[in-house]
Amino acid sequence: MGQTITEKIFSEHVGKEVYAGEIVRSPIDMVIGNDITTPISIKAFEDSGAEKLANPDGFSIVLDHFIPAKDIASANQARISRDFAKKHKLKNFFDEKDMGIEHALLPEKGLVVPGDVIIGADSHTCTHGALGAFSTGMGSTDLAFAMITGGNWFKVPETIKVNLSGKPGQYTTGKDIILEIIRMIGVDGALYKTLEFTGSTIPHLSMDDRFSMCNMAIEAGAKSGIVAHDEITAEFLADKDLARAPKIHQSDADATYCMELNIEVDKLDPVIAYPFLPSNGHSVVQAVADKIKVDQAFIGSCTNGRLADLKVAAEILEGKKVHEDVRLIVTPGTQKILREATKLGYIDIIVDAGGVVSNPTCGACLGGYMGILGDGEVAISTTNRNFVGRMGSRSSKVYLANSAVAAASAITGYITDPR
Ligand SMILES: CC(C)[C@H](C(=O)O)[C@@H](O)C(=O)O
Ligand code: SF4
Repeated sequence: MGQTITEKIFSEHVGKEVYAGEIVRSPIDMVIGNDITTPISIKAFEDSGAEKLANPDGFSIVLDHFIPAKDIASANQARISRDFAKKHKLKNFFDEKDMGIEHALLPEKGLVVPGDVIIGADSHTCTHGALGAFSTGMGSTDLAFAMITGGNWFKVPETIKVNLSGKPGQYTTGKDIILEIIRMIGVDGALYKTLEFTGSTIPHLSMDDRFSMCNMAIEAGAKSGIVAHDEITAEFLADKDLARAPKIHQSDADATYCMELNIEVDKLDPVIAYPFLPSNGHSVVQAVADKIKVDQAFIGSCTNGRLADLKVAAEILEGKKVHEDVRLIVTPGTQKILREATKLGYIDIIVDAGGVVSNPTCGACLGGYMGILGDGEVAISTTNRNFVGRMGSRSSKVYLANSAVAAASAITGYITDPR
């Protein structure tokens, strides 16, 4: 019987053929915690009486949400992870010296590899599926279980096949594709399912596009998102010192899917998700007609804080100025992205235009710090959630978009079509 990539990954991990719906106990290749969720996992780990991690090199802690510390509470919270990392001599502990948002940082470090089973105590752990891995978010105590045993239980998810056809137009990105999918099926349209992205569009999508798509699978309720390994994946991995040898799987032609979605990407305009749900998508053409004034433009997060995002922002901002009524905040996903963007001149262009560039952090994305919205303020943001109060005041509003839309809107002061 044909299998999906996800079924193949689990079959390989558990040593027998398994299919959607089966409950399996699988070993895990990488367990990921962050500054907010790891302290709870550490407490559960210690309360259990465990002394050693089952697989120390398969455990990463990334301090990213409130780093450098935004207040006393976050400073104290970070210390719990620092002390644990020191005590257990963790190799994969990422603090201020080598910082980045976990879902941008780990792929860059070669710590997540095609064919892996990955869990993280962060809902956007699904991002890593872009590398042809099974990757999903879990709770902190589930993480503790994996820290202690090296594995966890899973129900092998059914798969929704997303057929993407055609070459994307200029400024239509992975972000627009996933916003369109969520618009079509809703925020619970893929509950407990895998979204497998396939079709003639895939060879036109960079790894940065694929990470954005898989990142927001959770916003449709999906367990995971996945793109099969191809030449673009291989090229991304080529300069990395990989933690494991990649295992490359493709779905069989006769694999079983629970649903198929078809999107003609060549006809897709950039999509804007209006407040207060990622499923509230409208074409940018509609948004322009609606004359939506913005107070802040934010480019960053695990969805769109990668080099391609800073590049397109710099291209659009070059020789221009951010509108006098708008604040532009740009947060690179990792120090490496910041360094490359500096070398390529993107940071100078953004600062010359009047933008602020921050250190890598989750920061503004979750209304943490550095870019919190005040009462009634409106943001155009490249992040993944626009719930009530997500980026600050409960009366503020967040419109989700790609980085080209955010940069163009920063210049005009209204949601703008970069084309
Ligand atoms: C802090 C963390 C638990 C949370 C998540 O899981 O998604 C955060 O990253 C977010 O985006 O809201
Ligand atoms: S960047 Fe935003 S969405 Fe991503 S992990 Fe951080 S807070 Fe969550």
